[in-house]
Amino acid sequence: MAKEEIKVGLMGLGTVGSGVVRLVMNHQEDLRHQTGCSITITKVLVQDIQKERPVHLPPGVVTDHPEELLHHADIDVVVEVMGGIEPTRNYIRQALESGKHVVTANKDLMALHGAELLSVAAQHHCDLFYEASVAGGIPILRALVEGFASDRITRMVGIVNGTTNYILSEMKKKGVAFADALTEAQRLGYAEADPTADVDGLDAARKMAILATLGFHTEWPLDEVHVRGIGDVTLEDVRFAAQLGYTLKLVGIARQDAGKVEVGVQPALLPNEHPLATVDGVYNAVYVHGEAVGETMFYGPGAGDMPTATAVVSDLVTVVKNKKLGVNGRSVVSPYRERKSKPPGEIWSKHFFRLRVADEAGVLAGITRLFADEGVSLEKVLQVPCTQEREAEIILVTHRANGEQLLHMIKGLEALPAVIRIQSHYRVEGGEE
Ligand SMILES: NC(=O)C1=CN([C@@H]2O[C@H](COP(=O)(O)OP(=O)(O)OC[C@H]3O[C@@H](n4cnc5c(N)ncnc54)[C@H](OP(=O)(O)O)[C@@H]3O)[C@@H](O)[C@H]2O)C=CC1
Ligand SMILES: N[C@@H](CC=O)C(=O)O
Repeated sequence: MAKEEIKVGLMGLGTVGSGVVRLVMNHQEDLRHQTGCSITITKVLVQDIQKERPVHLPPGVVTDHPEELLHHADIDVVVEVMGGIEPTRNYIRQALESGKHVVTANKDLMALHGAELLSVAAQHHCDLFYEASVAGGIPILRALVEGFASDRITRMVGIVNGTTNYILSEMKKKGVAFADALTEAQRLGYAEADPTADVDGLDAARKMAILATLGFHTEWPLDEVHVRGIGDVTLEDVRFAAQLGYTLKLVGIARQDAGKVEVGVQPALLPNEHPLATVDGVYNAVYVHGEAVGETMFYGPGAGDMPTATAVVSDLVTVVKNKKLGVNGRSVVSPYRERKSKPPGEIWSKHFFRLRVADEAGVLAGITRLFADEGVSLEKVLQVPCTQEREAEIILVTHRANGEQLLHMIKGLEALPAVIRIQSHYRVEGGEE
């Protein structure tokens, strides 16, 4: 039996916080065997102490006074699952400065202020772990930092937002409208407090900034991640993509070629046979390619109370093990590679266009000529009539083109009199390297 007790101050008792309480209670015996310590949640910080909670805690544990955790000399570890930037950043700094280890699920904070907080942690010989911040229950950060320590990662392609993946899966499989699918994702506890962060791709961008920083050993700031969300994705886009053998997903892409890196998040078409195309619902997956290891893939639930709590409590276990070994604060490898972004002319991919055109002779010929003049050949072309009289839809997929060619193609299409409008445009990922 363990003699030692680890006291935890928990900040936040919402979706993830309640999961953490349940997991620590239900797995107490296993946690004790693995760490040699009992783990007690001593204080829990919330905003509203009157609120009904789904977990039971002894009287006096729940508080709305942060100093009861931060200035409580007995608390060894602060687990932050309240979210947001401030006052959270300030609380975490105070915790680290007073020698408390910190575990957080907060990608907003780590993507923006990770370098600063990790440096405060190192100065005070404290651990600061954030496994739950990327892809919920998938231990992807540990895999990058430890599992691939010997390799050089060249590519990470991921479905890293459960809410948008749930929405797009419901649209494709059941024809559910965007807004209804989002409401259900919120009810299930997948969405952020402000779900526009999910829908607009910002949540995924934060996770890609964290993955790129760890995977490429390069400080990758959030504002260097190109972001496009799924707000303008329509059921028609999803259906036309399916007709051509593709699945539309919000995809994060981080690639490194000859020392130059691109990191972005966008709705993209994946061939149906691509391993990421079958990742549905709240599930996330991260494909990682390493120079030596080749292709690997990590799959699991990307959001929700218990999956996320698993990552949080596993970090807590590592903190306790490090404490026993006396090595807290020593495991962080600071980014050591210079940051070099790829210019648009070096970013290559295939592209999907959905065009509303005048239904008249020679339209298709004019469009194909435009692509040929740009040196881009077409892989698939589909023409479908539409309800609007004398109009049609042309859907096409190009072979690989670079970012400069893409801009020229878009300008050229906009200038063609027979093209009424570009209904949608998406990158096509995979299938051709
Ligand atoms: N939900 C998920 O699936 C995942 C979430 N995350 C991250 O985990 C964190 C928590 O998410 P989630 O559990 O969904 O969020 P919730 O909104 O469900 O819970 C937030 C909790 O924090 C408390 N809180 C918020 N602000 C303050 C404050 N200023 N002072 C004191 N308490 C505060 C709230 O108190 P009260 O209850 O009184 O309002 C609530 O208990 C976020 O950083 C999120 O990005 C990461 C991976 C997955
Ligand atoms: N809102 C996020 C929660 C996990 O990070 C998501 O939907 O993935």
